[in-house]
Amino acid sequence: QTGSANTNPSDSADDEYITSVSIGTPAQVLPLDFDTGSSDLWVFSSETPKSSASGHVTYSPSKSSTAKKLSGSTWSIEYGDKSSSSGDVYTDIVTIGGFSVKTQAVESATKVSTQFVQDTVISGLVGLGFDVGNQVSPRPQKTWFSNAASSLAEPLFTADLRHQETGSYNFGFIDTSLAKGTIGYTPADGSEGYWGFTATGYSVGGAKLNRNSITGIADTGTTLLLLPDNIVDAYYNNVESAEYDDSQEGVVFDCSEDLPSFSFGVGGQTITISGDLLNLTPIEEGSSTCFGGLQSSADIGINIFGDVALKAALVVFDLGNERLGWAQK
Ligand SMILES: CN(C)c1ccc(C(=O)NN)cc1
Repeated sequence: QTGSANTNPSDSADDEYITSVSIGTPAQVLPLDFDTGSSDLWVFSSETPKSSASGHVTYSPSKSSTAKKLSGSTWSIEYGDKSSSSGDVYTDIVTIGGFSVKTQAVESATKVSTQFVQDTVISGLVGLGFDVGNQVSPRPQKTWFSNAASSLAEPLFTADLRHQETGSYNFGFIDTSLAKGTIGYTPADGSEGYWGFTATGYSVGGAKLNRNSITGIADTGTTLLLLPDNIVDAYYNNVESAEYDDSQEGVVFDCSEDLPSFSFGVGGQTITISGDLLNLTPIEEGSSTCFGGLQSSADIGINIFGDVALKAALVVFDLGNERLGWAQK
């Protein structure tokens, strides 16, 4: 068995990717943010304060004949950007891309932080990280993918995120036609709950690869490519107008600049992110100052290959072989 779901950028900056998910009987369809950097499936619901839920599609367990309260279970989660949510837990049928998991833990939010309240284009997250990262207490729950894996043709999924275009999450199969290059594999470390891996080096503007181990995570739920300062500086030294903007908390530059590409080595392949993909968006509507897709990871303590990097590749999240596959798109 397999599943295939389309995913769409949430806005002109490709800030997030939205995928429709069907929950309960009759189906309640919610727009959710698939997140390989976390391991909880949680939703805005009938239990979310009305003031917080305003503008969001919500899940009502009381309207689903297949919903069951997971009595005594609660959850609470905080993300890298200090956003957070918490609540209680139901189980229900969750269908993604035509594949159904019958008894999926659906974490219902009774509290959500302002970042989520304001982000009305999504109604929650689908964690696609490792089960060890699940935040349900007293008994941690499995992710949708973990529950699905044993029934899928292959225990893997792929992410094909695109700039201002419809992309896909495929479950149980690899559509190699989505990629231009060969898929190179590298071991994945799921011990922290993330999809951790080590890139072998980087280069700017098509120069030869600087051999340089870069350990980080493949995170569909993070917009940017976040790397060490030495690499960020090496890149922006090639961008005449680049400067750090305190108010924007990142490097900005003239939108008219012709940005160099950025490449990283992984699994014996080289993934090249075009300069265009590295110019994320004007800092404000109509501004001629643009915000960089490559920013520093120094304050985070972990390197994150977020959507800016993932957009350049077809990425295989191979649970069965505990490995990540990368192919140039
Ligand atoms: C506020 N929102 C929509 C978030 C979504 C995802 C994340 C995240 O760190 N995922 N790995 C943080 C915040």
